[in-house]
Amino acid sequence: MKEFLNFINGEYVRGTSGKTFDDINPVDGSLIGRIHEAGQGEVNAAVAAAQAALKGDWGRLAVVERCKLLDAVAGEINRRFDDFLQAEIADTGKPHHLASHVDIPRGAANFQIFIDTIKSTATESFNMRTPDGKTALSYGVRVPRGVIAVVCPWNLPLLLMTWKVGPALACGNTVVVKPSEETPATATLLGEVMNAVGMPKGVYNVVHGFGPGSAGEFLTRHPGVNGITFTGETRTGSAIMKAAADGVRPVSLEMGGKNAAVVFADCDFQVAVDTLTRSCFENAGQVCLGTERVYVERPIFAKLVAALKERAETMKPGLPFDKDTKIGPLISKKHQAKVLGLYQKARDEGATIVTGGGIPDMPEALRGGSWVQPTIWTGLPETATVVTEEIFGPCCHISPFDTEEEVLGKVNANRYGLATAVFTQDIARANRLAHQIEVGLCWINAWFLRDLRTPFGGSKQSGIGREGGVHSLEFYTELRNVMVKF
Ligand SMILES: O=C(O)C(=O)/C=C/C=C/O
Repeated sequence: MKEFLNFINGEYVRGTSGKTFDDINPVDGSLIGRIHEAGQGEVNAAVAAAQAALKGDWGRLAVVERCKLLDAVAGEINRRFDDFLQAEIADTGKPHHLASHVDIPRGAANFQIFIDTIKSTATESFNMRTPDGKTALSYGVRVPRGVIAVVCPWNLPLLLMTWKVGPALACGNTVVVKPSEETPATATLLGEVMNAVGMPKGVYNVVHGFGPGSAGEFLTRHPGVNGITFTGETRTGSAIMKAAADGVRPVSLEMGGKNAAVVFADCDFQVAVDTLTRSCFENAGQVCLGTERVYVERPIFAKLVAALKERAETMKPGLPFDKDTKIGPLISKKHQAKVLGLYQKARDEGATIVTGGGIPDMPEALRGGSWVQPTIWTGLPETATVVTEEIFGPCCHISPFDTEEEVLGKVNANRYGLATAVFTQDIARANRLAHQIEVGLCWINAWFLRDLRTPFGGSKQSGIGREGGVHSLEFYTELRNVMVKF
């Protein structure tokens, strides 16, 4: 039986409460191991260790020394690639090709990009004449914010955790990570990497548990935490903002979405179908950037529905390491029930079910998994539940549009504003739309193509702040202005 312990001050520790909870494999519902729940005491110890590290060796390291350590972390993740791969796939059930091409490589890349950024980003300086006819020089100094609470989700566990830990450490902070209760494995394993490369104790800490009344709340409310970065549901993000208000701590929130795709008749049809197949169904639809609303210019509406139906029906569910597997399960029985409930809601509200809508027929050994069918609906009004609410499953509603103004109004009429994908070969039109769609990220003839130097984050109820490249420095450092009088 595997055990997932908390990682505090360089050591793996159980919770004093002795409470544990199950880590379940979503492919077949089997028990992977027990997760040791951190109580208030463990969270206090983790924050204290992080504070001590700031004042200790870590806090005294020059940037170039910090970056050498982080480069060693990236190297060790790559050296233990298969260990991270096995751990991530066991926790999530995601297909091997996805974990091996996206999740784990980004685990290392998320350190590399911020090593490059922190070493190459200058701060500003100004020279001024002073009233006495002399001069003064002002210059900016970036200092670490301190102890950063990292609350990360279950859909891309290693990727989204290191997307925050990478810049946090590159900027000289220390972290306490609260992984999702669904996916403890890779955050726990990263502790071994930190020790292996000689990272000072207390720089990287992991506490396991849930949200309210558990480690998540204890951590985000802890007065020793100087900033909170969160990826996950908007409702949880709002609760974290409330917790951060006590003690006036900044937050960086990347949250839910109800992302649209806009497909014009002049698009490269194959590019649109290939890309939409990924944006609607990749990771079983469990990607915050994923497409759940597809608007298609009327002349190609029927053709696109048919093409996406065909692609959805080729997405074979199965074992993660089976090379024919094209789609995995949802993360848990609880999430499966939520998604199936919304599938039923679509039926109740009169959707035309183009494909899917239920549970795939799985081999006996996998019947205990959290499987749902890739699903496509048409025929619903914009006010329908599955057209307005985030589902976070392998599904989308497709509807026709006739004018640019009409589709722009529909795309923007949603409380979320994370990502959009626009397919057209009229680049003037694509840019015109991209400037009017109220989201943080607009892909044109692409999706989830990532340049890690760019600003990443959501508008409206999809988030606050931007992380990526130099933009992460705004959250993970404080800029101090120094003026020298000559
Ligand atoms: O690609 C990234 O850096 C990122 O943050 C992806 C987020 C996906 C959320 O589901």
